This record gives sequence, C-alpha cells and structure tokens, in this order.
Amino acid sequence: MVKQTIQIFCRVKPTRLKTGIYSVEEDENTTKSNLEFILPKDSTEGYINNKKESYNFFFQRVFDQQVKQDDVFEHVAQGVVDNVLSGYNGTIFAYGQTGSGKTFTITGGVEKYADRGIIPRALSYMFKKFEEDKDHLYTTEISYLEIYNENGYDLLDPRHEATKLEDLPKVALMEDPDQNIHLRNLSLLPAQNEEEALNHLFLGDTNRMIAETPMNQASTRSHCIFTIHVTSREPGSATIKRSKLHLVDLAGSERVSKSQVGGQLLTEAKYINLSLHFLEQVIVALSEKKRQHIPYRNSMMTSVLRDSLGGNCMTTMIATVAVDKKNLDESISTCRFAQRVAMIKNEATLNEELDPKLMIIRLKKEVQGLKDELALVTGDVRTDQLTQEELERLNELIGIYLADDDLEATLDVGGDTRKIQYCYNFLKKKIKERKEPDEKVETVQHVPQDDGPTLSPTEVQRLREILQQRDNEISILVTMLKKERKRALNAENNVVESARKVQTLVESPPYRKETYSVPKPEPTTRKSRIKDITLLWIQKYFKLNKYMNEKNVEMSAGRQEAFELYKRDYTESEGIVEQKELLKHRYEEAKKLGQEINDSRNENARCSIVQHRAQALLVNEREQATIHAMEDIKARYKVSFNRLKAMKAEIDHLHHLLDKSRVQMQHDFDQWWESQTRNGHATGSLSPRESSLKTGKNALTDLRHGHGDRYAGETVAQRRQGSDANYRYSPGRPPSAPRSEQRKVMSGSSDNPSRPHNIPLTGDKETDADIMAFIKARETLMQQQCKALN
Ligand SMILES: Nc1ncnc2c1ncn2[C@@H]1O[C@H](COP(=O)(O)OP(=O)(O)OP(=O)(O)O)[C@@H](O)[C@H]1O
Repeated sequence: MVKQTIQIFCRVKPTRLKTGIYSVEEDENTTKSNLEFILPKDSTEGYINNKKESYNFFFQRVFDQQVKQDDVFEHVAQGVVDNVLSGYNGTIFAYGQTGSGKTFTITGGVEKYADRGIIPRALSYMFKKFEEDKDHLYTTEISYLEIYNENGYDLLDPRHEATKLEDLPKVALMEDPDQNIHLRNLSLLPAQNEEEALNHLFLGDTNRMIAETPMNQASTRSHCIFTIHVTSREPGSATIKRSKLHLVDLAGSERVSKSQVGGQLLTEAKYINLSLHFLEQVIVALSEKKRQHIPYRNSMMTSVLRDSLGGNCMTTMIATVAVDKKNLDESISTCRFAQRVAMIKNEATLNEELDPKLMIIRLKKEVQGLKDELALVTGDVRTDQLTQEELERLNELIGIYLADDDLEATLDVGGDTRKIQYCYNFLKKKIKERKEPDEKVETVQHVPQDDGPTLSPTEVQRLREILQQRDNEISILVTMLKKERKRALNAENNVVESARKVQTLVESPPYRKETYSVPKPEPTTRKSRIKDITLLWIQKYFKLNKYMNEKNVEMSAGRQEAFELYKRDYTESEGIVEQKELLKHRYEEAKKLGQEINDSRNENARCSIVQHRAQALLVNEREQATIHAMEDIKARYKVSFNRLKAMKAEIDHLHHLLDKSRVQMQHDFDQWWESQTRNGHATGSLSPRESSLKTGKNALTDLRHGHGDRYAGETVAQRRQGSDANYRYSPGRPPSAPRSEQRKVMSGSSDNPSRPHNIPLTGDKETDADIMAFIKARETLMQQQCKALN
C-alpha cells in the first residue's frame, strides 16, 4: 500500500500582456515551487485598507508560460503512468477557469502535433513500455465519459449519430452492495496498439465537438473523463493486475456569483456549476480529517472519481491559471482550491487478483500432467474399466484373503480406487449371499468352495460394523467422484462458452456494453482487426460529413453563400494552411521511407540466400562482405520502420486536427452568423427555424458560460480565443470574421445602413441588388412626394 497526498502542479497560460503581477520561485529547501501573486493596493479604495498585497501558493512545480507540453508530460504524467503499469490506479485532473488551458493540457492544442497533450502522450508512452516489457502480457481498454448537467454520456459509441449531446447514449451510475460504482452503458473499447487507442480518442473528441452547439457549449460546462484500463499478467500465472488511469478535464471553475445574472438564468447557471460545488464540498470534507461522512454521492462526477479522491488511487491535480489582471481573482481562487486538495491523503493498493478461469485451466493442466506422469511410471494407460487380466488377478487375491484364517490378514490391491471399489463390491455381494441362503450362491472362479470358519456372534457383529464403515466410505467416495465429474463438465462448458464469446466478439463491432472487465478474448486476427478499425473510421467520417452536410442543407441561400466564403477564408488561415503543408510534407516523407523499407526488404531477401550458404560454411570473402552488408540493411530497416511508425501516428494526429478544425469552423460560423443576425448586420433571409432559434439563444449561450456581464456582448469563441496568445483574429472583430465581409460581398446592410430591417433578401447577389435599388428608388420617390405635399 502506498500512502500519498494528492500531488499538485500549476500551469500558467501564456499571455501577450506584460502583467508583472506574479512571480515563480523554486524553494530549494522543500524542492517545491512558489507562485506569488502581487496585487498593489488600489488608491481609489482609500489609503487605509487592509487588502492583502501578496498571495503565496506552493506547488510540486509551477510550469511558467514558456513550458512546453513534453515537459509537462514528463513531470506530471510519466510517473503516474509508470505506477498504473505496476498495477496502481492513477488520476490526473485539470482544474481552472474557462479558457485557462485545461483541455490544452489534458488533450492538446489543435494547431500543432507538438501541442498534443497528456492523453495521446500517455498512450504512446504506455504502448512503448508494453513493447519493451517482455515479462508481462498487457491488455488495454478505453472508455470516454462526458458529464453534463449531472447526466453521463458515452463518447465512444460509434452506433449513434450524434448531432447534439442528448443523442449520445446515456450512462447510468450504479452502486453494488459493496458500494463499488459501476457505469452502465459506458463502452469499453479494446485497444491492441497505440493506433487503435488514438482512434478511440479521436472518435470521442469528434463526438464531443459534434455534440456541442452554440446553444450548448458543453466543453466549457462539462466534465470529460478519459479512462485507460490496463490488465497485466505474467505468462502462465493466474495472478492478474488491473489498474485504471483517469485523465480528467473538468468544467470551467469560475464562480456563479461573479456572473451577476438573475432569475431563471441564475438558477440554470447554478445548476451547471453544482457539480464543481459538490467537488469542493468533498475536498473540504476530506481535508478536515475528523469528518466521518464524505458527500461523494451528491454528484455524478464525485461518485465516479470517488477512488481518486481519498481512496485507492495515486492522484495528481494540475491547476491552470491565467495571469492577466481581469482573471486574477479566479486564479487566486483556483490556487486556494489546489492548496486544500494537497491536504488529501490517498491510500493506493496494488490491484492484484486471481483469475478463476486461468486457475481452472492451470489445475486441469496439472491433473493431466500428473496422469501422464503416472502412466509413465506404471507403464500403462488408465481407463475407467478394469481389464480382464486385472479382474482375474483381483479375484485371485480376494480368494487368498478369504481363505486365510488369520484375522489380521490384509488384502492389498494398491492405491487404485477402481480395484478397491471392486473388492468392496465383491465382499458386499458375498455377505448378502450369506444372509439369503436360499438363493443360488454365485461362486467366483478362483475362490475355493469353502463356507469359511464359523464365526462367533461378536465377530459377526464386528465384521458387520466394518462393512457398514466401508459402505459409508464408498458412498463418500462416490459422491466425491460425482462432484469431480460435474466440475470437469462445467469447466468444459466454460471453455466452450468462452470460445463462443470470442467468436461473437470477432464477428461484432469492437465495442461492448459492460462496465466490468471480462477476460479479454484471444487476439483477433489482424485482418478482422483492420476491418473493425476501418469500419470505425468510415463511420466517423460518414458521421462528420453527414453532420456538415446536414448543417449546410439547413442553411438559407444567403447563409450558405456566407458559409462558403467563410470556409474559404478559414481554410486559408495560417494554422490550417500550415497543418496542410505539414501533412503534405509528412506524406512525402512517409512515401520515401516506405520505398526505403521496401528496398531494404528486397535487399535482405537477396542476402539471406548468402546467409544460408554461410550457415553451411560455404562462404567466400565476397559473400562474407554481403553478410555484413545485410546486418547494416537490417539495422537501417529497423530504424526506417520505427520512423515510419512514428510518422504514421503523426499523420493520423494531423488528420484529426484538420477534422477538429472543420467542426470548429462550423461552430465559429454559426456563432458569427448568429451575432450578425442579432445585430441586424447580415442580410440573408432567415428560415423560420433559424428565426425561432435566434430568439433568446445568445443570452442563454452567455449564461451557460457563467460569465454574465463580465463578457457581455462577446461570443464564446471571442472570449476563449481573444485571450489566447496564439489567436489569429484581433479582438473586437467577430470570431474568424471572413475577409469576405470586408470585401462587402455579402450584400446588405453594411453597404446600405438605411435598409429597413424587415425587408427579406434572397441571398442572391444580383436579385438583392435589384431589391435594394427598388427600395432606394421608392424611398427617394416618397421623400420627393412628401416635399411636394409640404
Ligand atoms: N499553455 C498553452 N500554450 C498555448 N496555448 C494555450 C495554452 N493554454 C491554453 N492555450 C490556448 O488557450 C485556448 C483556451 O484553452 P483551453 O480550451 O484549453 O481552455 P479550457 O480551460 O479547457 O477552457 P474550457 O473550460 O472552456 O474548456 C485554446 O485556444 C488553447 O489552445
């Protein structure tokens, strides 16, 4: 058992502003880092005020603005992953206000491969370790849960076409009599290698993005728990270790009170923030050591993370903070929360258990081994029936035994239960015959025709007792035999059942609706795995395309045109162009590497003929040189192969980033369009559905982010990206506002501010220009008429 307090780290989000309101120092005595916030007194509040000027917080380490993702992984996650591989549970969770970099730290950024976060790096590290560790067999399964408004959603179900969060399968929380938590309906997908595991992550991320709409910016308001379930055992051993690694991206932590909203909106905002409030309650209760009751059950998130908080788990927290002035209050509050978390002590135990199925298989093997050994020693193979030869020999022995007058005489037939059984049966029969003298006495071939000595009644009584005792022994033996046979039959059935399960798994898609782990099926064939994965990808792309198409079909003609221009500008944006360039570059590199590998393989095949000759000692000097060359080729082949493997992971990741950008673009456009129509700037006529959606939508969106007037008038993307150092659009302009707007291609009010708002336009440039010309002409005419009347 390992007793350990929760480890806390802090990460400062990069900012372009020179803040000067914080400093980071290493404390050499404690090897901890000190984060200090400096708040100069505000003279507007009067010279005499007791406000603190400096706030100090200690962390295991503070990652300042310039620290990169690989450093964060190495210091925060690597140790946790190592412990998970040794059989301990681990959790890493990110906590901080909206936009402070939680998702960036846990999942990664969308711009560069180097920005990938803890999850993809942990997967990569794990599978590398599996390959290196030849002493254990590992199996991995992945689950991805999203908790929004106290409801759990399965992000890894490829069968559901989600276009909103509610479309995803709901996950139910169950508790067994031992108070263990089970999540019903949460998919556990097996991952045989890094590629498969990353595909699961991408599938979950895509679902997460698609399910998010401008109405419901779930990512900010939901908690996401990505779990890697690892099972390991030594070959031939019945002991298995099961451990879990939870990687948690919590919802934005900003206080509801700050949003300064009221009425129904406040109630909703409070509801959204409730689970974080309960998390805080659990943390407070755990840090107050005398508290008996810890209110885990109050929310789904604390129930799921029960073990991670004060239980059987090694837990690490990353507090993410933004250090610009307007976010200082929230940053201090995040650090205070972290200090309380650091007081919680967990007791992690090694999760070892005996696998009953493996145990049976092992025992069966042992029995078979013993049988074989016995056969080897005795020189014969045992069956259930005694042979004729054995029967004759037994009859002979019984005859001698019965003929012996000595009461101490023994009948020794060895340890074979079949022979002992035969003797008992024989004697029983004999005694019965004595009791029924009328019946015909059956004689045994070699038993002398002798009535035997006349026995005294006491002697008879003693013999009867012995017989009774033997009878009892026989019936015990028979019962044991029956039980043994039944157990063997069950074990046989289990083997058949397992084989059937494996077959079903091979034939069905690679998901399963179970919360508990069942032993993993034998590895499916490579072909069927490839088929499964391809299916998953096709489903994913189909879903993505369907989502984009549906979105486009819904659009009015004007909106559609705006979207096309928006798309063009978006895809021309620096980040996406860079990603595409990089992808192209990587493809070329991969092609070259593939060619190199093929050449090495061919060369290798040619050289192996020489090697065969070498084995037969038929080599000459030239052939010797070829053999050395072959060693070189092999080494180069290995290097190229590993590089190609790494490149493939990078290419997959880049594809995923591009997918993400596509969905993000659709979201950004929707928000931008909404803000335009709300402000009466855009001119495309709205469909009835759009009009109805428009009402109250933006107010709700703002509220869902719990910012109220603090961010009043800004869209979510503005808020999130406006503070982002890498943000490529200037604040004050709509998010990703298309250059097309500047070019005034989107006919309408920006051209003609006097256009009455109630005139619907078609979205067709020429027609709209005609309509506007007509309206202008009519207005001029009316003005002239008014003047004439006056
Ligand atoms: N350390 C960092 N380096 C570079 N960019 C960062 C860093 N941290 C955050 N960002 C950028 O800041 C923006 C917001 O970050 P992110 O989405 O991770 O915040 P969050 O805390 O998860 O917000 P939310 O609660 O809304 O999910 C993103 O565009 C992200 O790329």
